[in-house]
Amino acid sequence: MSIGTFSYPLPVNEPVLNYAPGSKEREQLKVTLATLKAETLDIPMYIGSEQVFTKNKISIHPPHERKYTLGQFSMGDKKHVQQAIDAALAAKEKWAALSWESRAGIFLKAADLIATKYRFHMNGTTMLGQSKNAYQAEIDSACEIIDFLRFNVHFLSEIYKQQPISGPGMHNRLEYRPLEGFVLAVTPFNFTAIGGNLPTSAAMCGNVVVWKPANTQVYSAQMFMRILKEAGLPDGVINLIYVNGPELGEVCFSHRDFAGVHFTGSTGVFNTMWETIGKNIGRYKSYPRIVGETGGKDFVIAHKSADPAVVATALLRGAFEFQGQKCSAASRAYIPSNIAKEVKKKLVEGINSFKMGMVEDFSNFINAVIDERSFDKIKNYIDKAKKDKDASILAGGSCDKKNGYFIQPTVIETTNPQYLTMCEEIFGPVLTLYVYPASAFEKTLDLVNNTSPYALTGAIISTDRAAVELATRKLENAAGNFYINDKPTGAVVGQQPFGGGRASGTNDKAGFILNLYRWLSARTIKETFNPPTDYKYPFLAED
Ligand SMILES: NC(=O)c1ccc[n+]([C@@H]2O[C@H](COP(=O)([O-])OP(=O)(O)OC[C@H]3O[C@@H](n4cnc5c(N)ncnc54)[C@H](O)[C@@H]3O)[C@@H](O)[C@H]2O)c1
Ligand SMILES: N[C@@H](CCC=O)C(=O)O
Repeated sequence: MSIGTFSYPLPVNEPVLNYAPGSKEREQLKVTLATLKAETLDIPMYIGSEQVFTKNKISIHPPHERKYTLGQFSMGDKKHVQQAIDAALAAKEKWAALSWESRAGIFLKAADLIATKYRFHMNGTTMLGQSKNAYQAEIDSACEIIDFLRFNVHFLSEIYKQQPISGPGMHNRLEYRPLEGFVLAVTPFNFTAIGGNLPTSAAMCGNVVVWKPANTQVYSAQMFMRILKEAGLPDGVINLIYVNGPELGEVCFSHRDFAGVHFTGSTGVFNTMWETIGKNIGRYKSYPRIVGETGGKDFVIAHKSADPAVVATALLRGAFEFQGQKCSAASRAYIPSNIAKEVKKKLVEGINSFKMGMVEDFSNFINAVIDERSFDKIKNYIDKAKKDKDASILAGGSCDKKNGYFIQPTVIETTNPQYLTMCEEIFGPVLTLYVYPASAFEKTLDLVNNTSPYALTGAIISTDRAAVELATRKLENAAGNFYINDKPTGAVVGQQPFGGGRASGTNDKAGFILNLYRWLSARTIKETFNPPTDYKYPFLAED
């Protein structure tokens, strides 16, 4: 029981360490990488108070060093999904009854543990398991996850403060209950922070959670889970399991206590989930909350007034950081004819200067893509572009999976604005560029708006204020995150709430106050102090 109203002020974003040569953090991270590589982990699922091992072991290899083994994890099946749901429901009552300050304290402590004791372990497991360079790991598995935890505590405390007014003789209040049942969190491979945020944002609101990360993110996910336990998260509040998607769906989406899904991943998987939930709608106790942030085909459009150096830099960073495996990555560029030659030259120079290789070598800007399936898919798009008449390779184009899944950052130039790689999400280091007549800016904005089903991120690069305004207006629904004179990636918690519409998701803005409302179910309570004792209104009295 609380005996005070406690305050959780707006935090400041966790400072990003730069890992420059000679810095203390660079040295500490290198030591941690070596330590992690020296041990071979046997990773369990975390169900209730149990660490569950199975005979079905999956080995973990760094995507950039296929032959190396970091450890193995125990793959579960439908039985483990059911056990995780049972453990969650068993923990529910106590967790929901725990005071807000105690719940908040657990997540704030986890944030502090990551900022200090475990920063290099979070970054190291992300670098080795997902092939991120030190800087990309730092902004994800340290800073963004810390920010998610601290900002969500602040946002939730702001929600709890929102109360209705009370007329004379009564008091009205609003309780923000957790959902009735359990929440399922299904998370993608590409951001350790998303893996951390999806289960904790729901749990913070008093919910209990079954969390299934992508198999290719288990190495960093288990690190985060261990930190949550050390921070004092009670058993059963978040249950971490590794099972295949359809088996997970079969058990969770037919369960009467299924209360909601917090998903980030591809549009196809989300559509399948939505369809299954729709078919089963009569089975549930309540209407489930369905929250999903999904794919993107993110654009950069330059205006004829743009500085070619600004355009090329936005593309080099926006399209190729973390091998283009960000839902926000620039993957289609519309360049006006007057600056096209200069932009292309700078793009080619930039790509030729990129170093690609292992994450342990800090001079590598580019590392490997996540796995063989992804490598093959991306390579197919590049191979096709090499053959197609309306496409050509402007830069990059080579792929090699002998030692690791390396795809050279590639720019495809097309004369067809509806070319395949202008429309479909590739999720790799491939940018497609289309040169438009500099005089046809407004018409090209329509093209940008209508070319892909997605609406996640996009950018306008221009020094002409009227052009910026026109693009902002005409592309109003083409992106949930719209950038002016910047790359379309790198949203920061608390600064650029993130998410998109159309086929890119429900746009519930992860890491922002809007998202937290989805994990709460309000109850209005009215108390009358002097209840009436006669049903008759005064006007019924005779004159
Ligand atoms: N919009 C965003 O905020 C955002 C952020 C990150 C990634 N993404 C998107 O995620 C995708 C890349 O990540 P990914 O390859 O891990 O995505 P994915 O859709 O393949 O997998 C996401 C999660 O869903 C699980 N899954 C797969 N099939 C399932 C099924 N039938 N039922 C239940 N779960 C299932 C996976 O195991 C994984 O845990 C891209 O499309 C990217 O745009 C979007
Ligand atoms: N929020 C991240 C993208 C997350 C998806 O992969 C960004 O803004 O770049």
